[in-house]
Amino acid sequence: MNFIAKIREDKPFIFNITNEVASNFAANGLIAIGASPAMSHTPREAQDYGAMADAVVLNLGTLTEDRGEAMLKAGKAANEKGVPVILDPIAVGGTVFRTEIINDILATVKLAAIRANAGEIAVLAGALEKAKGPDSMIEKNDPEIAKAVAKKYDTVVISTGETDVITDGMRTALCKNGHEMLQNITASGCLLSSIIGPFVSVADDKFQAGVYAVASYGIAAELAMKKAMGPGTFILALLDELYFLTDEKVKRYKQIQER
Ligand SMILES: Nc1ncnc2c1ncn2[C@@H]1O[C@H](COP(=O)(O)OP(=O)(O)OP(=O)(O)O)[C@@H](O)[C@H]1O
Ligand SMILES: Cc1ncsc1CCO
Ligand SMILES: [Mg+2]
Repeated sequence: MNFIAKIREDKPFIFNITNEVASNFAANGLIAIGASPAMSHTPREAQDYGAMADAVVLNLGTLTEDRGEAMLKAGKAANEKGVPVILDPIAVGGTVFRTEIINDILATVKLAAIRANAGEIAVLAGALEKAKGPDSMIEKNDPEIAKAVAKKYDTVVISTGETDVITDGMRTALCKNGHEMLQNITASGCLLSSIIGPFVSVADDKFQAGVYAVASYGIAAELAMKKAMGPGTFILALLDELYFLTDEKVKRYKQIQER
């Protein structure tokens, strides 16, 4: 399927409850890929937005009582309307508050996908005790751990690192696209989580949508680094390359290994 063309045609409405670090970057990235973003974190409109969106992204960075409440409301409203929900469980295990909210979401909201770094996925699997902050605490991105989380929550898991793992528990793909400069800017994972929104909104097969989203994002980063000089120019170039991305480029440059 030509996901990029389909996103640009449909212009899916992506509702994000995300953190204040990522908010502007994620909104710009969503526009660049062809989606229509809204960011809000008040519980009073979470239900309305959750019900009307084409996809909902719940990101646990800069968590507050309000954001936590809004995420549960938006997630439940989205579930009632069949709107796909993506979770980015930033720093799960790191503090009691965020771990409790994440567990509430996992227990009450059906997720289309979980996108997190390999350390956070290991915490969800029970294989690692805690993530300290937003940065990954482990080097190895183990597909078996991601598969266990996918089965546990009956969802697609996208576990990022040098090689990304995408799995629905049955099918697994490894993606080698991307660039290490993504580690030198903040919220590169948050932007990916938001960008998964439009991909899962236009396809029934959430696994294939996840694979395509991850490859697309990694390719945009690779192309951006052909022009950027460092982290500052990379941020701008990444937005440019998301804007100029095509299905032809994704098919030409993708480094996906399905197994
Ligand atoms: N060592 C690496 N080399 C190349 N790309 C990487 C590397 N580590 C992560 N990435 C890429 O960086 C992006 C963000 O993944 P990462 O695992 O850093 O998420 P994250 O820790 O949640 O990010 P953040 O919390 O800063 O938003 C992904 O596209 C991933 O493929
Ligand atoms: C730095 C930071 N702190 C809370 S959220 C966030 C963005 C990357 O996860
Ligand atoms: Mg993260």
